[in-house]
Parts: sequence; C-alpha cells; structure tokens
Amino acid sequence: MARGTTAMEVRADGVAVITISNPPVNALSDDVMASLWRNYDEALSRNDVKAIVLTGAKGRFCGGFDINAFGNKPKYKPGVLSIDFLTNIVEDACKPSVAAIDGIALGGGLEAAMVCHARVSTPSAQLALPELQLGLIPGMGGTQRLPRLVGLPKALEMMLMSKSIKGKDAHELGLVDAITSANELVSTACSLALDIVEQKRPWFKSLYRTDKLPNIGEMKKILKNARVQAKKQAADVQHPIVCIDVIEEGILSDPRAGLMKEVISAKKLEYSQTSKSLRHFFFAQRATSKIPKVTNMGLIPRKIKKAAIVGGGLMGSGIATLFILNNYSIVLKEVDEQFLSAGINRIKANLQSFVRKGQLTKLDYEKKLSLLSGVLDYEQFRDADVVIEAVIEDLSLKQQIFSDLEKYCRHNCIFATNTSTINLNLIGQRTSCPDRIVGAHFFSPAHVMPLLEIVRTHQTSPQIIVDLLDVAKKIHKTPIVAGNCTGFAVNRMFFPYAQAAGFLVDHGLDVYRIDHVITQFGMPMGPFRLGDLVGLHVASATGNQYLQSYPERCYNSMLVRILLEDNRTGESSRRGFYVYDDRRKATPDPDLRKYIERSRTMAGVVQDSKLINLSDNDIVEMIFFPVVNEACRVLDEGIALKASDLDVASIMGMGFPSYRGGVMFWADSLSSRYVYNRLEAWSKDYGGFFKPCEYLTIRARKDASLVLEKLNTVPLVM
Ligand SMILES: C[C@H](O)CC(=O)SCCNC(=O)CCNC(=O)[C@H](O)C(C)(C)COP(=O)(O)OP(=O)(O)OC[C@H]1O[C@@H](n2cnc3c(N)ncnc32)[C@H](O)[C@@H]1OP(=O)(O)O
Repeated sequence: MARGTTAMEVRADGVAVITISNPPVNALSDDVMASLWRNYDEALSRNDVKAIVLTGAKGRFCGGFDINAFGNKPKYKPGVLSIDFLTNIVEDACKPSVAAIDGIALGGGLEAAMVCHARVSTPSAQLALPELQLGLIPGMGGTQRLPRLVGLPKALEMMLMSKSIKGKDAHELGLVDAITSANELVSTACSLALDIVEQKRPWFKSLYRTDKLPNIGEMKKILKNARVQAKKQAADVQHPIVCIDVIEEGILSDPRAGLMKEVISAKKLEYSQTSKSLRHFFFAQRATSKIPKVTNMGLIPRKIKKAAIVGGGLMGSGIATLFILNNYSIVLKEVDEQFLSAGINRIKANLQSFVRKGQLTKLDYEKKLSLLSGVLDYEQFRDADVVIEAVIEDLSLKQQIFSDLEKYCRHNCIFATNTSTINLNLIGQRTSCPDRIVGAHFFSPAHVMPLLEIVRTHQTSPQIIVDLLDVAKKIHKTPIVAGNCTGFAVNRMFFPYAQAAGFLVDHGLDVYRIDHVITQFGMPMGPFRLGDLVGLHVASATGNQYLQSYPERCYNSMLVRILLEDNRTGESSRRGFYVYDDRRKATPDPDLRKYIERSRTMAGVVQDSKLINLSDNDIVEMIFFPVVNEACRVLDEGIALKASDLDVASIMGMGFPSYRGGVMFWADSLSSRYVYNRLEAWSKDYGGFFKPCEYLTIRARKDASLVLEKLNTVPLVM
C-alpha cells in the first residue's frame, strides 16, 4: 500500500495547487516524493499552468521526511531528491512555486518550502529544521538555504538547537513572505505566485541569495563559536559538527558544493549509532501512551477541569505550579496557615522564575495565580475531578488522607498519590474504591521534569489511566505506565545506579573521578553530585526502602550515613560529597577522604587493584550494567510494559543520554551476551549485587535482543 500521495488541481487562474496528503503529519515518504515529482513534471509541461502552489492537507503543511524510512534501502540514490528534483527541477523551473504553510513545516517540509520561490504562512504555523534531534542533519538543502534566508546566527540556532519558530516570527525574519489566515492561505499563495509571474514581485531562488550571509571573516568567527558550543553540549556526538562543516562548505565554496556535501554527510549519519538511538527514542516516546487493553478499548478521556492537591511541600507546590501553568483550577490543602503560606509562596516563586525568564508576562502571572486557592479543609474538594496527594512518605498519614477524601469527593474523582515508593494497595487500604487509586509520580521539580510515571494496581480502572494519559498530554509530560512495586519503574533503575557508585568508592575509586566519567558518558551530572542535589537524607530514606524490599541484591555503602552523621546533607547545607559556595557552585572537598576511609573500614573491603585500575569505560559499565540488570527485572515482572518505556524512563527520569537511546537500547547495542558476561564475572568476585537476573541470562544464552518488544499485558505485579 502506498504511504501517502499528492494531488494536483489546476485552477482557472492558471495556478496548479499541489497538496501533500499522508496522514497524520503529511510526511515525505518515497511515495509522496514520487507523486510530487509526477505532479511537477505535469505542471511544468502544461501550457495552462503558469505557477505552482505547494500545500498540505488538513491544515498541516508537512512534518518532514518519513522517519520510518531512515535506515531502509532507499528508493532514490543520494542527491536525486535534493539536487536533481528539488533544485534542478523545482527551484530552477521556468514557473514559480509558492509554499502555503499551515500547522507545521518541519525538516524536509520546511526544506521543500525553502526551495519554493516564496512562502505564505499562517501566524501560528510552526517552522523548524529539527533533524539534529534525530542525529541527522537537514538533507534536502536546509543547511544551505536557511542561512541565506534568515542569516547565519539564526539558522545555526534553529538547526543546532532544533528550535522552531512561529509563522509570524518567520515573517519578521524573512523566511516567510506573507502572513494570512488559514482560510485565505491558498488563495493568498496563488495571488503571490501570479504576482511573481507578472514580475510584480521578485523571483527569488533561495540557494543563490547572499544578502544575509556574513563576510568570510565573520562567518569563520561565528562558526568557530558554534563548534565550541556544540562540543560543550555533547562532546560525544558528531552530527552538530558535521552540520556546521556542511554550512561552511556552502558559504566558502559555493552552495551547490554545499548541497553535495550535505547529501553525502546526511546519508552517512543516517547509519550512525547516534541517529539510530535518537530515532528509537522518537518512536519510543510516542509509544508510551499506547497501553494494551486500555487505550485500545474505545474509552474517551473525561474532562478534567479542577485538580486538588494535598500537601504544599516541594513536590506539591511543583505539581500545583505545573497545573496552573497549564490553566487548571487548583485547590491546595495544607495542615495549617503557616504551611499553607509556605506552599503558596513556593508556587509564587516558581511562577516568578518564568516571569524573570520572559516566559510569562506580569499579567499572565496574576492570571495564573488567580487559578489557585489555598485551603485548610476538604470543603473545596467536593467538585474536584482529580486529587493528587503529595505529603511525606508516611503510610498511615496517606491512608488517613485517602479515607477522608472518599467522604468529601465525588464518587468518580480520581485519587492519585505522588508516592515514589509505597505500595498503592496499602495506601488505598482504608477506602472502598481501589479502582480509583492510581500513582501519579512526578519528578522534582515537577514543573520542569518531563516525565510522569503513572502507576496502576490490578484494580485501577482503565478509565482512570485513559484520563491521566490525557492529563499528561495537556500538561506536556511524557507518561509511562508502570505496575505497582517498591520504586515502580524509574526508581527501580535509580537504586542500582547509586549503589554501584557507592560500591566503587568503597573499593578504592575516587568520588570525583566517577562523577567526571559519568558526566563524560553524557549524564547531566554524576551520581554523587546528584545525591547532593536531591539531598542525602532523601537518598538515604529511599535507599532504605529498596534495601528492605530487595535485600538480596543491594550493596549497602555506609558512606551516606556517615556524611549525614556529620550533618553533611548535600547542597542544602552546602556540604555533602562536595562543598558549595553562595552560588551553589560545587567544589571537590579534600576532607571527604576521612569519611570515605571510615566507610571503607566499615565495609571491610581491602582495596582491590583490579578495581582501582579500572578504565573509564569499565566504570561506566560497572555503574550502568546493574541498572540494565534491574531494568530487565522490571520488564520481566511486568512492571514496565515494554523495553522502550524503560528507555524513555531512563532518559527523561534519570537523565540517561538520549543519543544512546535509553538503557535497554544502549545495552542491546553492546549485546545481551556481553552485558551478561561482565555482570556474571563481577558477581563471582563481588557478590549478588552484580548477579545477572533470569531474563538477562535467558536472552544472553540465546544471544537475543533485550529490546525486542516483549509486550506484557497481564499480570502486573501488585
Ligand atoms: C531530509 C530531511 O532533512 C530529513 C527530515 O525531514 S527528518 C524529519 C524531520 N521532522 C521531524 O523531526 C518532525 C517529527 N515530528 C514531530 O515533531 C511531531 O510528531 C509533530 C510536531 C509533527 C506532530 O506532533 P503531535 O501532533 O504531537 O503528534 P505525534 O504523536 O508526535 O505524531 C503523530 C504520529 O505521526 C508520526 N510522525 C510524526 N512525524 C513523523 C515523520 N516525520 N515521519 C514519520 N512519522 C511521523 C508519529 O510517529 C506519530 O505516529 P503514531 O500515531 O503512530 O504514534
């Protein structure tokens, strides 16, 4: 079956309107490109056609090249689409083309639009070259035409940061020639095209414009700076540098040489591990909200208008901020005036940070704040659609809260808890509505972190999951649906990460070297710096939960406890693994040595020369393979539905580098057998913490993939 097509209609005024149609985003598949080429051949040869307008069906111009097609055997040889068709036939044609853009013009979509001789857009259309997010570079002339249309600095910003701009801003920048409403889009584009034919408007070919390009000296300076920034952002990836090199080629030599270099480089990058990983992440993110026996049951999400939050601490106020930012009415409950005003002040401070960054106006701030009411009882909970409990991790307190909620709230109100560890069956034990109890595990700070872990028990109703998935979309969070156990999916992966780091320090490795190596691997910070940030009290409390639930596979370093005894609680007290100045800058502390020595003595380990001499790569593997091992258990137990959910969870919840595709995808790229062999060897030397689990063992024996989707539908572990 053909993947999409284009349709051509020749109007009475002599404009051929070609419409791309490939739902849902009008992606440029091979079939679409072949059809477009046929339409162009016809339009250019017909005497009754004076000009061409290119547009997209159903209010979406084009979401770019079909991402499914990357890595497959290509229908067209490199350069055929970009040079032979788009440049030699469309751009160099004797009839002008105008792009009529509504909705989205992304990647190849924007590149096709830039080949046209003018562009008309709606003010809200979204224009971008986001290829770098997929480990690619623009491959249909974007690296050459965008700098010529918007100038080099803006083009670099848009490409290197995959930043999109709105139609109205594109107009100011000169990327778009006219702005109009969706209703008048095609007619305006047709008039503009005829104006070009009649020489009332200039006939621009983007590829040969030079008016916005800097001189060579300035260009070199700008590109040098861009290279430094790109290396700083991710030292391990190549494609941003390749993108800059390709842009430079076009400006230094000539744009056709640039086009050729772009085609060759883009093709190479398509097969890189980085691009495979990022493309996997793209689809994995979209797959998290497809839940068998839930989202395929025809259930319609209910309208959630009012949310009530119990607890205005760090999490509760972050969640309230998030909902307010997304225009939900919020009731925040605290136990007394003092706690309530502290919670409200936190929300105000959160909102003010958006004002400071220019993301909210003062008026917006006031409007958002008016959505919040602070209360000391449950009266205003009566018409809430969802309640999110965000109090301290105290089971009897939570049980009391849910029992009270049942008395006050509507019979169909969703009862969500933000617990990161406690079994939901226990939390809901004193209610008679286990079907309405669900976990909504946000990550701190809730208004910033992109993930929402939705936890269900075997009794949680599918309707509640559908409702929460819809809320997640509206508050711009990527959801993953997990089963009920200590730590759920994300924290289950976090614990071995922290414990492996503690193990290595007890066995002689340096805290700061480990943090450095892990940061070089691509994590935003190392495990010890993260411990300081989260707070060592929290790290210790959650670590204990894990110890109680999974004692057979824990490494219990005393180091955090020893630091806490000396009131080194982390960043908040300015002393933890690091010491901190007024601006929260972390500096290694030579004094740490004495705490480490105590921890080593208590662990009773003699320093192991094999471990002290570990390479950076060994450190990475000794820290992350236990994470992979636990992720395999989480999958095998049905806590996660699919391996790709764990990839998304590790990237968005832990900060695992997206260009490695997530923990499972990364492990798979090394092979299950390799991961197993290393863990098995370490478990012989150092015990059960490293012991490969059954799932990994079986996959390794068969040399099978870890990420080959194993879809667990039932049962979830309760
Ligand atoms: C040669 C060129 O230089 C190379 C390129 O063009 S590379 C491609 C560049 N384009 C992109 O990166 C755009 C990627 N897409 C997006 O950012 C977003 O999907 C979007 C803004 C277009 C739409 O977002 P939204 O409305 O939230 O819907 P979203 O769920 O993301 O996508 C809808 C469906 O379209 C699919 N899709 C989106 N863009 C696609 C693309 N370019 N190719 C193939 N499928 C695509 C998604 O996988 C999803 O499929 P599903 O329903 O089966 O899960």
